[in-house]
Amino acid sequence: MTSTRNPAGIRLVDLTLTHGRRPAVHHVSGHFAPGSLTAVVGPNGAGKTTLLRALAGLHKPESGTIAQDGTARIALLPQLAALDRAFPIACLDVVMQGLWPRLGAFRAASTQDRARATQALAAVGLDGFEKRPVGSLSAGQTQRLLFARLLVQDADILLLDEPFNAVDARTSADLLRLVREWHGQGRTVVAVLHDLDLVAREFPETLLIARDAIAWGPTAQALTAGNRLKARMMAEAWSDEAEVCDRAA
Ligand SMILES: Nc1ncnc2c1ncn2[C@@H]1O[C@H](COP(=O)(O)OP(=O)(O)OP(=O)(O)O)[C@@H](O)[C@H]1O
Repeated sequence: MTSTRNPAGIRLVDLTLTHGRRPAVHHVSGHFAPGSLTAVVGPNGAGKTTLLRALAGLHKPESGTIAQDGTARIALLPQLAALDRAFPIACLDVVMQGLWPRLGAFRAASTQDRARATQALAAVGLDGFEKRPVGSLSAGQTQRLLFARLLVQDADILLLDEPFNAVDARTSADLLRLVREWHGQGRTVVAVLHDLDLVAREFPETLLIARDAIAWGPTAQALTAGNRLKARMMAEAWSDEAEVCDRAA
């Protein structure tokens, strides 16, 4: 399920993202280097999910730019809660969704495509789950399923929104192994996380964000007590009424 990697990073220049006129991410600049493994951390409401969606091209910048270093395939793992588990769809069909961008609107899936999806299910520990309805899975199994959908996308840049949230320890360990493998293959991985111990152990780079970027660099330097305090104080100082500023004015 691997191919020659296309090392790809993403550069942010003075990026501001809003919901309406309310800022979610404020004048952030920096670089997710090709092949880097970066945690995005910060208080609730800090703009982490909004940033990830913008990196995936799903949220248009209010101002500033998001530029890839080259042409790269990007795949997003949304938060588990974003999946409609009441929708009657079988596991294999969820994984097949990951092939849609390459199949296009009109080409039907081939036997090979189905075999790839079946292999991806096996790779995340869900062999034999092809026909199981999504609604019958546990949270951990559902997250494994979403990782299988990511696997078939064979992306150069992987964006993971709280990939280990609400899943059991065994599932976390298995999925973490996959993240390490992706990093080892030279893919660029950006993950929103809340568990700072896990970040310190496993993620070489960290972006600490509280609407503004508080720190971005090697994890030990980004996650100092001083920076964490600053992020907390910024979050406490936010006004829900604040509108986006115009630095050019
Ligand atoms: N669809 C939306 N409409 C309006 N405001 C939104 C929307 N989505 C997010 N926001 C607001 O934008 C800000 C950033 O939200 P975001 O979900 O990006 O934060 P987060 O850091 O991912 O938070 P959490 O850690 O709680 O998941 C918050 O103030 C949030 O209320």
